[in-house]
Amino acid sequence: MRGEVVNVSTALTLSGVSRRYGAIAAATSLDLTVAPGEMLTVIGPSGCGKSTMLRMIAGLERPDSGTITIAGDVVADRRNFQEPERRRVGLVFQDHALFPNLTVAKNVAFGLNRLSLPERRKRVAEVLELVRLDHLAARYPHELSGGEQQRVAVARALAPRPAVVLLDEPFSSLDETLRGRVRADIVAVLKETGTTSLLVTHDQTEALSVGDRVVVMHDGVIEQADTPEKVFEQPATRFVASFMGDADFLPANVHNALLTCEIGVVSTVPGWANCDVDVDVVLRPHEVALAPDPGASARVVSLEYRGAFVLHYVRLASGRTLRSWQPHHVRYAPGTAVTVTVASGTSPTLLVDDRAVTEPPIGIAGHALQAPEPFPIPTSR
Ligand SMILES: Nc1ncnc2c1ncn2[C@@H]1O[C@H](COP(=O)(O)OP(=O)(O)OP(=O)(O)O)[C@@H](O)[C@H]1O
Repeated sequence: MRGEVVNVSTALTLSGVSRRYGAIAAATSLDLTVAPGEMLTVIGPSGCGKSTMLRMIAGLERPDSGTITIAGDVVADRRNFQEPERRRVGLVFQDHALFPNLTVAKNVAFGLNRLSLPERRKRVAEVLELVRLDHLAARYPHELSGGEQQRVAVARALAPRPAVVLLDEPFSSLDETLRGRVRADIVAVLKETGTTSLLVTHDQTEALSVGDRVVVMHDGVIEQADTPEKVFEQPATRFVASFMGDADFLPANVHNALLTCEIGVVSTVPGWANCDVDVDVVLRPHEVALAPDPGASARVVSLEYRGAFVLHYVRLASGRTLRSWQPHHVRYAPGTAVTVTVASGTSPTLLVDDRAVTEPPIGIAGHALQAPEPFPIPTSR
């Protein structure tokens, strides 16, 4: 079914939105712009402020400062605060939160009081068809599976044609087998209807595979809001690098565009000619190659079998540890001496302090070398 897209240039905007609970800064100066039809996944450690952000968008919490705009309406700022029922926001929670004493159809009809009875019936039928539950309209929630209950919750959220749907860990109460299927069904419905949505998850794979963009939060701050590829391949901070996938960090140096660290030359860094800068290099296990070599100083210390690959922990001469993925049939026994290199084609993230840098940070760490003069300068005598 089409025609549900909200026709405004941004569906949701947060601008400098903050919220404290006493001494706890649950959300600090959040800035986020969500385009109509975009699906954002929101991820971060427990207590980082994900739910607080969702609750402020829904109107269940009031920001201390900042502005929230939904489909062109300012719903919260210094002067205004629109109540949740007046905001065009649909909510889906982990526990479905269906009314146990109402049928599926009545649960879905719940937010449609303003429609006439025939309009309400039509809309309920439409959204139930959308989530492929039209045949279960007369059932009660306890007569449904967990996945079906969650699809009802999504139908109920979509029924009033919200500008934004907020889903707070909607799949975490489902078992592993069901989870993938329900997630695929629900994501398909949200995409098909062009619904703008924010989906909170604890699952990195879910965040990367489902989101058009991924919002990574830490300590009440948005550390990065970017495409899944950028968040994984070009993390903006040390935290994002280590939270989204496995990452190890080695002290390194860029000298005249050559990145070197304890394991040798890692790569060239175009644009970093004429520099001598100390950085940390981020290395992911799939980028680290191993080759047994009795003369090498690095040693395999342990292995973890992960099914498709075997994670090798390697101690370098300095005592630092790197991790390396090896194919499932490769196992270098603990104690094996190995040469460690970086897989060709890798362009690793470089950090100065805790932030990624793409240009030489002159004046922060290290220094720019004197550039050779391109032409001899004529001297007058
Ligand atoms: N009503 C409240 N009163 C006091 N502190 C609160 C309240 N709600 C949240 N907090 C605190 O604010 C911080 C952010 O909480 P929030 O629930 O937003 O985190 P979260 O990222 O959603 O966590 P989780 O993944 O565990 O659900 C936490 O330190 C939490 O203890």
